[in-house]
Amino acid sequence: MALDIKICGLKTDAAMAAALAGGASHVGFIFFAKSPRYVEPAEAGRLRQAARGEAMAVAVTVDAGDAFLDEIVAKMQPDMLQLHGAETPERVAEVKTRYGLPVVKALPLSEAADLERIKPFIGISDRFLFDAKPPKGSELPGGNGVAFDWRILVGLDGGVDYMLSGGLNAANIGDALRLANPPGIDISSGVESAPGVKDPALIEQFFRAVRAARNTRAA
Ligand SMILES: O=C(O)c1ccccc1N[C@@H]1O[C@H](COP(=O)(O)O)[C@@H](O)[C@H]1O
Repeated sequence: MALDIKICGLKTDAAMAAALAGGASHVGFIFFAKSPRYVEPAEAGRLRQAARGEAMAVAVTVDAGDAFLDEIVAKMQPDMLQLHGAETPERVAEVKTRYGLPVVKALPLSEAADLERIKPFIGISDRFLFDAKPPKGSELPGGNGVAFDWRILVGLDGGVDYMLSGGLNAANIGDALRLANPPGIDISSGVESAPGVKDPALIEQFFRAVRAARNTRAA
């Protein structure tokens, strides 16, 4: 089974080059002002050019209004929108219709009961992104480098398309793939040397760890 891999929170040409060299299927840009990964829409539009024809460029927003989404879509020209706030199913549907782009709804999970939160979005969100709940005191809804218990995904309906995220890194990705067998994975702070500072060497190391884990499983 193919595995989608998203490197999120890109801000530099070097990080973009490392993501594409590793074989990223998706590259993400953060449009949340409080994040150390925030990038201006026009700069994301410049950076994403390198990904054209190679990887889907994803705009990550948090409860963004139409005016900001209009600006992002015009200046960055994303292939996909990730809604990482408290957007309702109605808002997700509205955003999909307004821009005609596929939408990924991010949902925070910590226990099996949280999987119920998926249901209202079925048939509306094109894909899901499952992340850990933010730690107390964090101002960020994502990008906290915190993992959840991946075992809760074992019983998930196979028809639910999702990316696993939250606290992934080269050291734990093997376990995550083995336990949850997700269709896609999404990483941000696990390939950084400091908050918001992507390290091309860590990105390369992450792809190596993914390949090693997949080769082990196939053997
Ligand atoms: O990364 C951020 O700063 C961010 C801000 C606001 C919303 C989402 C954000 N990031 C998303 O969270 C996942 C998981 O991050 P991590 O690997 O645990 O650091 C990241 O890939 C983004 O999709």
